[in-house]
Amino acid sequence: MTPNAPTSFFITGTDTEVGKTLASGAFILKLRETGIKAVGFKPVVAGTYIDASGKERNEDLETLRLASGLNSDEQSLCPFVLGQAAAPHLVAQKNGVHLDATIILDEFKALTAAFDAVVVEGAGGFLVPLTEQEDLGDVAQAMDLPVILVVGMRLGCINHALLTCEAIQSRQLTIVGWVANTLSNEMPLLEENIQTLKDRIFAPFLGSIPSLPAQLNKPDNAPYSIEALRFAAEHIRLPE
Ligand SMILES: Nc1ncnc2c1ncn2[C@@H]1O[C@H](COP(=O)(O)OP(=O)(O)OP(=O)(O)O)[C@@H](O)[C@H]1O
Ligand SMILES: C[C@H](N)[C@H](N)CCCCCC(=O)O
Ligand SMILES: [Mg+2]
Repeated sequence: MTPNAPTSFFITGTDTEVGKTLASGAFILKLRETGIKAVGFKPVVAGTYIDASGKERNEDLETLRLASGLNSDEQSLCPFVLGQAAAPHLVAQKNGVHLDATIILDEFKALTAAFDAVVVEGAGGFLVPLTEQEDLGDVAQAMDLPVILVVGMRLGCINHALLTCEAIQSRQLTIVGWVANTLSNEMPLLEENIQTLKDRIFAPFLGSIPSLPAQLNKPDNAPYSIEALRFAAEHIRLPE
């Protein structure tokens, strides 16, 4: 890593289910490999499961916890844990929860004080709403973090990636890199799609994560394994 390389990031994606958690976990591992005490954070999660000990868990938070080297319940990595896997502002509304950006920012700041680097994973795409007034783009802007875009390589991703870049830039944030994530079904013309994105995204390409080998695939509602995160980490580099 170069001396002034950024170490905290906001990881956004072209959509929900594009591999932000896989990439976030992998970036945390890479930071920790260089001796940086890095931790993951999510402003909000929607969708929980009950683990073997009967506790309510969220797979993204368990993945970020694993990547960060934290034991269960050691540290809160998210101020708002909602049960239903749906648009967070709607689930929150239904449950009478106010997704207060101030609370998100306070918890994020507390982590920045306790760790060397914080890797923030967004929820869904860049402009997912929090309340009637605010969205995750506002949170990214308030955190003032360099942004990494994860492109889920499927048909339609070129347009989604370019729209997302415009939205990030219109919030005066810097895109420090982007990752191509191959997803479980490799799309036709994968390399040509990646080249098209390289030609049009004016930010460094940080690597391409292949489809996970069958033995590293995970069921829905389960965290990634450390082996899956290591596999992804081998295919990407940290921004310089
Ligand atoms: N490289 C890959 N190979 C195979 N499957 C993948 C790959 N990347 C992601 N997936 C699968 O796609 C699904 C979505 O991935 P992931 O949960 O990382 O997305 P996300 O962008 O973090 O979603 P969310 O918006 O819910 O946070 C998961 O079931 C995961 O197993
Ligand atoms: C529940 C899911 N896994 C994500 N965490 C939230 C995705 C919200 C998408 C909202 C939208 O853009 O329509
Ligand atoms: Mg995720």
